[in-house]
Amino acid sequence: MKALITGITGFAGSHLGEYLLSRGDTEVYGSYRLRSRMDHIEHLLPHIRLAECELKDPHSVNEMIREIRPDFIFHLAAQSFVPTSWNSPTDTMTNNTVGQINIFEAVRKFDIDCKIQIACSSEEYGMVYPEETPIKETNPLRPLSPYAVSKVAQDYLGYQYYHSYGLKIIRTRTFNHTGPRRGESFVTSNFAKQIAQIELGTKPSMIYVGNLQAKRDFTDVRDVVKAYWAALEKGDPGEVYNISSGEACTIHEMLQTLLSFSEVKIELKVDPERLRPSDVEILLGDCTKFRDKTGWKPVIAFEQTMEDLLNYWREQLRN
Ligand SMILES: C[C@H]1O[C@H](OP(=O)(O)OP(=O)(O)OC[C@H]2O[C@@H](n3cnc4c(=O)[nH]c(N)nc43)[C@H](O)[C@@H]2O)[C@@H](O)[C@@H](O)C1=O
Repeated sequence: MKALITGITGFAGSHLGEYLLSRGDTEVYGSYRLRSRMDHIEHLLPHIRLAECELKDPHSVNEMIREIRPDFIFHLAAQSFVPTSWNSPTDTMTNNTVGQINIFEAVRKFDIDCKIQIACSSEEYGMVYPEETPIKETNPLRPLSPYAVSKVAQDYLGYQYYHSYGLKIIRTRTFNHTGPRRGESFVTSNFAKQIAQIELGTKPSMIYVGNLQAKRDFTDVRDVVKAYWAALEKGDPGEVYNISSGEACTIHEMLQTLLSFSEVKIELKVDPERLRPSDVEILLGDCTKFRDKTGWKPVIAFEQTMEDLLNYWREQLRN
């Protein structure tokens, strides 16, 4: 079986590559863009095959799909940082939707019989009322950022290509996920890096923060990539599934958890640049539908994830 991961050089992509290799039942292919950094996948390079591909270019995507003829596609590549989407809404929209359309069209053009997982997001739910939590897949989508709108578009394109052409697309709406290798702009990694810098003495004992009242449902990335596999193995094409832990904490509580693994004393400073024009107040997911279908459930405790993330940054900064 051949599995193609778009965005294999990224956070979730690198963990998924590792997981698929550990299973031993798939040949792993990954797409990357010219100038992508390879540090997350250096250890995988001897075992995977890479295809340089600009997903926005239909010709480039056609060539890749025609040559690989994958059995499974995990479409993870995206502009995934919400604040960037406020500054570059056009780029976010184009990257996230055009790339996916090009993949779908290539699969149609070369008549590839494959299953496709697309990485949709809890951000699509956007403005959620307290009585709507934990959020089910049937909740209305009320996106609050250009990123969220781009994910709604990806989600509905998946729905539409399934119904129009029978493409075997499974949509996963993943809630926040983190762990080692998380990009440093995202809140968990950003705070963990700041703590590790303070420990090293390379930064004053001040942590810069944004909105600490927001609530998020965090799952370890190493559990999330197993869910992506389960989605293609056992999920129903055309369906959409939430992937979440079912528990939420405030960003402030998340920071306290990170700090519980450190001796440093810190002060907090709100950096106005970190506040968003509109922030999603609460994302707490109900993943009963996915659990019932696949048997998946997260096994890594939140505290473990936070400790591993902090240790990741300690190691990065030592090297
Ligand atoms: C599911 C969804 O998950 C992620 O989107 P996100 O929730 O925006 O992730 P984040 O880590 O940037 O922010 C989480 C929360 O934390 C607040 N916050 C406070 N202080 C800082 C801060 O200093 N930095 C950041 N980045 N956020 C901060 C911020 O305002 C927000 O309320 C992406 O993977 C996305 O691709 C995705 O699909």
